[in-house]
Amino acid sequence: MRVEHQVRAFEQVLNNYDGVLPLHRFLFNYFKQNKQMGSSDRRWASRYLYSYFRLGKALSKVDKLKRLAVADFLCHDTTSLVIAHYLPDLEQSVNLLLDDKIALIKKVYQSFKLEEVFTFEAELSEGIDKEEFLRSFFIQPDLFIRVQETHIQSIINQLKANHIDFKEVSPTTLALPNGTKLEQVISDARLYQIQDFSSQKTGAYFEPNKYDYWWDCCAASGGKSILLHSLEPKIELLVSDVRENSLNNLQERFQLAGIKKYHLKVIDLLQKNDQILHHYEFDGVLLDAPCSGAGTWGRTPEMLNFFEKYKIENYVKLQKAIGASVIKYLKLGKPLIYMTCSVFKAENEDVVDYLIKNFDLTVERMELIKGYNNKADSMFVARLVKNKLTLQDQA
Ligand SMILES: C[S@@+](CC[C@H](N)C(=O)[O-])C[C@H]1O[C@@H](n2cnc3c(N)ncnc32)[C@H](O)[C@@H]1O
Repeated sequence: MRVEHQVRAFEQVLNNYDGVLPLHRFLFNYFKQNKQMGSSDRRWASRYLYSYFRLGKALSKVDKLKRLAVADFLCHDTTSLVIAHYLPDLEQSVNLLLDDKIALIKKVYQSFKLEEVFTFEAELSEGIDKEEFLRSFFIQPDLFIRVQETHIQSIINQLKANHIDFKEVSPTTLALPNGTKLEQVISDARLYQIQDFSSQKTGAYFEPNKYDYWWDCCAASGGKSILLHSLEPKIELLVSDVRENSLNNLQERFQLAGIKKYHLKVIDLLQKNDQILHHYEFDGVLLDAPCSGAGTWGRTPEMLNFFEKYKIENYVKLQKAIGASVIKYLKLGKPLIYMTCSVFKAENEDVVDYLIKNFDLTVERMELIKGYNNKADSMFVARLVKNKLTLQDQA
């Protein structure tokens, strides 16, 4: 195949992409409508598009195809026609370590700045190693599965039998190469849950008790509820979301996970919901808030190019309003678990600060769970407890 052919396909797809749909959904639709692209064309166009977006705003004044070659060189340890054509002197170095490759690129392009890959550095939550975080954009995150300890050996045996690479990253978590087709390898879909490693770690903040009644108020397809249930199967659950179709997906996943004791409602937390919820009092609320998703941009690098800073403030307004509307349904002394998959302080620590200043809540603990050293997403989690009445309050 000639480089011109690959480049034409890349440019065609790039010119048609406006950032509205996530890139993987756009590519799926695009390839369906452009059946003349064979499997090799599709594979190369996907690789180039993802590489290209991983460069973020770095080298923005350089010619598009030269940028593509730099990006593809940094993202992969195998060469490509684009690397061979536009960076011939570096082709032999494609399998060096990332730091060495960055140093080589800096020699060719003195204007290359890692800080320009992700241009929102000033917005980051505390404790993030900026250099490590920026470098992580050139590395594709892994696919993680959560498995009960009793089933892990059987899963490992099936992976080995199918020659699938995997890593045991905790007694209940396996990391696999992204794109692994698990449904073709593991015979029983009930034995595992696909869930990012950092997302799994938020479970350490839930601490449910037997016979508790919890509310997952932004449940989507139920990832956090299923995690909660795995920690304490003897709980009752209310699951709700503003999007009805995401709850359909949840019902299927609950069935596979064997979760039967739950109630499901479509609730918009920006509306008054007293009519629906007036008699509810929960032992815990999971608030996995709508957010920028900046902790997951390693999986959606197109966001490095299409996200705009003003959008953070829109999410913050939503997060504060949703937080404010759920607290009254929490029992005294019980936790609100506030979570985001954002790395922005405004959506994390600042929202927690707002909630404790305006409502009777105390922060028990909070953490930015850093995924960049584990080829995982980054998440924020805080356990906020509704204060009990003091004797003075009661008098
Ligand atoms: C980060 S996702 C939740 C992910 C889910 N908890 C999981 O573990 O898979 C945030 C969810 O908040 C929901 N949401 C956004 N605005 C809302 C609103 N006004 N009321 C209720 N839910 C809302 C979205 O539909 C989305 O499903």
